[in-house]
Amino acid sequence: MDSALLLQEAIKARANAYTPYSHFGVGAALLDKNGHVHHGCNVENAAYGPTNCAERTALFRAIADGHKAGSFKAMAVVGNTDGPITPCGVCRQVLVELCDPDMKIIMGNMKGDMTETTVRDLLPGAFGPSDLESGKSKN
Ligand SMILES: O=c1ccn([C@H]2C[C@H](O)[C@@H](CO)O2)c(=O)[nH]1
Ligand SMILES: [Zn+2]
Repeated sequence: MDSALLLQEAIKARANAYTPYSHFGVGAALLDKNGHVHHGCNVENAAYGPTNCAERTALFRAIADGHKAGSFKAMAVVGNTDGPITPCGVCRQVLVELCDPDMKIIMGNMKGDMTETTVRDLLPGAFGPSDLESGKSKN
């Protein structure tokens, strides 16, 4: 599936965004190794903090459905931004945890702008699962 098509899936996912506070809907589409797409949208909360971004919704949904960390092929994200949307810091950390560093991230907006990066480039120098493993042996 090409990037433009996955971005179209993210636009479909955005239609379900629950955003009574920000009114800023975001959609994500996560491509798995079998070519299936997992949709995510942001889900807000009156207490604000529990809000879940579109990216994490898609990832957690796929993991909960039995798909394995590191097995995903690409994620597209879309919001109604001036330029392509960019994932927040919390989502970047979760992407590092659950996705291959080389996994493609496609970012777009509702005007048709689109750009691509990788999980590695979204969070250079990230603290990840391997850091925790190496720390165990030192205590
Ligand atoms: O990449 C992003 C950026 C923001 N949001 C959500 C969080 C919140 O619901 C709203 C405003 O920040 O947009 C996402 O889902 N993904
Ligand atoms: Zn986020």
